[in-house]
Amino acid sequence: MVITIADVLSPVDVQDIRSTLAAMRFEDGRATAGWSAKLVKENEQAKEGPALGLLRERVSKAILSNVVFSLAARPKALTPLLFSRYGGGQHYGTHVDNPLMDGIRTDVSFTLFLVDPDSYHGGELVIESVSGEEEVKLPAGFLVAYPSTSLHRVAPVTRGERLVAVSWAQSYVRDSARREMLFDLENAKRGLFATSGKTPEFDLLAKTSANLFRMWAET
Ligand SMILES: O=C(O)CCC(=O)C(=O)O
Ligand SMILES: [Fe+2]
Repeated sequence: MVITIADVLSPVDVQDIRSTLAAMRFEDGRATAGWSAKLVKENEQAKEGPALGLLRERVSKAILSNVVFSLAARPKALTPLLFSRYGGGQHYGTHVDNPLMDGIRTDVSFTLFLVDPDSYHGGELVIESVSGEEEVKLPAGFLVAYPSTSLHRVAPVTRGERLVAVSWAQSYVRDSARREMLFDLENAKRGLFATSGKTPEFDLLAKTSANLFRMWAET
């Protein structure tokens, strides 16, 4: 499942995070890529340091407190966020993400957009699947999450600058089809509650939703 989540960051937060990043130093992004992804990765990433640590904490907190993200990804842990920028034709060619990062299994990949789509040309995140390619380019503060099992790429940025935060979640539920079923059940349960309240049917859905999560959760 590829899911887009609106307003993970408010416009004020986005603005503030952009100003913080503008004062930080960036380095060649190849430092954090596996050997074959290195061959196609062309971007810059904010350099390690105290400012990066604080920014990571702030943005991770906003992501983890988002209800839709937590229901779609069922995150157990996040890898340290990367803040990446692409300009002047930079891109990231087709690759699959490393299965483990900092000892965290990567089940869900996600990108949080930090600048508005009309401020740069190109820079779509293209996610490949058997049914074709999906191009994603979202407003600032929006996030896209997709299974880390997918091949994907970032199209060349031919004008302006693309600025994003990127990270990975280890999920309590490693299989993306199972995560999708849990997400649908949870949404059905909440929808039923909104229209009819806590009926016996709601209770049955709540029971099945909780018990499937219990059955599949790896703690
Ligand atoms: O910038 C993005 O949207 C994704 C980048 C990416 O694929 C990666 O860092 O592995
Ligand atoms: Fe990637």
